[in-house]
Amino acid sequence: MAARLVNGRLAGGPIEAAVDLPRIEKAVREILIAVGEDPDRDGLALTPARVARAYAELFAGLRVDPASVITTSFEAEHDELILVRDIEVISLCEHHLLPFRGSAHVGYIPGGHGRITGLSKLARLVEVFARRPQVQERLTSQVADLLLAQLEPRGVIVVLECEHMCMAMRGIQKAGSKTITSAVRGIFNSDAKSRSEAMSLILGSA
Ligand SMILES: Nc1nc2c(ncn2[C@@H]2O[C@H](COP(=O)(O)OP(=O)(O)OP(=O)(O)O)[C@@H](O)[C@H]2O)c(=O)[nH]1
Ligand SMILES: [Zn+2]
Repeated sequence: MAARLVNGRLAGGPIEAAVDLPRIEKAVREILIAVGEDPDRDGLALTPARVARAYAELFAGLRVDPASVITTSFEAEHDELILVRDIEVISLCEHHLLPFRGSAHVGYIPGGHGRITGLSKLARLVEVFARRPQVQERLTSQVADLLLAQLEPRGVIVVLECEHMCMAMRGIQKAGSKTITSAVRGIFNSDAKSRSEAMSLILGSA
């Protein structure tokens, strides 16, 4: 059975195989020493092990085959837009391993011979790709491309709006800025009217 994500944890595959826990523990201990902390003091003694378990959850998506997410699909009796808006997304940027978080909006128009899938599968797909070291652009297009390949829809549109902690907590230190990325495929590329209708629904202006 392929590994699946259940509440952020790997199921159907051994959790200890998700990441190399002892190696992360060792590395975190080294980081604590390098920043001038005492890794053996009371509050920190269990921290390397905690961080290792946290990384097992945060990167569990690396061990999941995204193609296994869409387990149910049905014959399409609907040939217009299906959109799930405001899917919570939290990922880690691959440059600083700091979180970025916000919303994903995932829509598609089923194809002539295409299939539709359960609505929750769209959110599960976002989750699998988010639980990897990411850049927002790649996360956005991975969701779009997987849906395109699996459901053969007439079009796919994915929009992410996220705030990046690496821009808020450090570096330029601009909290509150939002990065918006989109990936449009099929009819949404060729037909400006379909695209702008979907965009207005996504941005809440329709
Ligand atoms: N395109 C893109 N950039 C990202 C994402 N997450 C973080 N970044 C950016 O990645 C860049 C890495 O830039 P570098 O110059 O290599 O690293 P840095 O010196 O830490 O950069 P500063 O953040 O500007 O201090 C930064 O500009 C981040 O804002 C993302 O999802 N997509
Ligand atoms: Zn970053």
